[in-house]
Amino acid sequence: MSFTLHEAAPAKVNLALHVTRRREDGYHDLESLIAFADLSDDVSAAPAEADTLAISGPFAANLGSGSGNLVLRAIDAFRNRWPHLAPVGVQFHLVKNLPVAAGIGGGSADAAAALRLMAKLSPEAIPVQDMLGLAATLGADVPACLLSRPLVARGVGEILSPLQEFPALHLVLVNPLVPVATADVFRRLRAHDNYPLPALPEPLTRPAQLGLWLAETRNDLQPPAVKLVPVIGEIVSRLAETAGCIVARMSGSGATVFGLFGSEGQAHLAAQQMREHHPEHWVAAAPILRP
Ligand SMILES: C[C@](O)(CO)[C@H](O)COP(=O)(O)OP(=O)(O)OC[C@H]1O[C@@H](n2ccc(N)nc2=O)[C@H](O)[C@@H]1O
Ligand SMILES: Nc1ncnc2c1ncn2[C@@H]1O[C@H](COP(=O)(O)OP(=O)(O)OP(=O)(O)O)[C@@H](O)[C@H]1O
Repeated sequence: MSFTLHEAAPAKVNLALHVTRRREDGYHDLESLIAFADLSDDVSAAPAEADTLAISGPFAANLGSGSGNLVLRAIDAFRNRWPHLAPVGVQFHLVKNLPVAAGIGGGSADAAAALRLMAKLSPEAIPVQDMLGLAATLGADVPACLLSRPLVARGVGEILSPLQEFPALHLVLVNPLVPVATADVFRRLRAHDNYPLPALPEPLTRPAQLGLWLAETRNDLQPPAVKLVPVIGEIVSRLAETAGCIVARMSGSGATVFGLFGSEGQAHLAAQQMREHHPEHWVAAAPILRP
């Protein structure tokens, strides 16, 4: 009997990102409030005789389906860790809806979705902590993407504090379709020892609470990314001027910029305005996934 399992791989948004330390190994310690948008790649899996990956969707052409693809790397990692729990082969299909190298962790989300699918195909339950440990070996954002809920990430992204509550909010995402390599942005970072995130209000239930908190925070990677790709700064300014925008800021290492809104109507109107001003950019609106 053949069957296909599906997992959404939602876009990751760094609502705030402070770089607090440059480590001996060249990586940087971060503190980041991360949320996920109800906007995702789709990863599906069916048992097969061998592992294969097919890719379709709007950004399929920007990505190879060879062994470098994070979906296949995730499957390999799972097989190495739990050889007796993995099926003989799995036929994967990735629908690539999210832009690549865009600061919204599409590749990390795909890897996390592939791990969740492998766990679903396993005959035994796998403890979440073990899955998180394996996820961390695949990339800094993969553990957060495994949970795909609002959380604070520390270290390089492996220390996670999920939030129990989160206000109902909407995101507008704008990407100028200029891929940005994370390493290039970190290389241009001037200050490596910025102050940590302020404490989050508890419980965090109202949009206004989050708005006040966000005003005290930044994305430390935004200034170096703007130097690299100046249009990022223009998008932030334009989005910040749209009606109801609580904050406009770059996500991750860019180039995607997010705007945060209290209502779906405001978010859709802002997205429409951004599309009119920048028809060449990728623009999307979606609610934040809540705990
Ligand atoms: C910026 C974030 O998107 C925030 O969520 C992530 O920390 C990036 O994670 P990622 O895409 O998995 O990053 P990687 O592909 O592992 O890193 C690429 C390069 O960026 C630099 N890098 C990355 C993450 C980090 N915490 N410190 C770094 O200095 C390193 O030079 C690394 O070689
Ligand atoms: N399934 C995948 N989807 C996207 N990128 C992938 C995938 N597999 C491998 N990659 C590679 O990973 C790199 C980063 O892609 P991704 O879209 O995750 O970047 P990002 O959004 O900037 O991530 P982050 O926010 O974690 O820095 C790209 O250079 C891409 O070629």
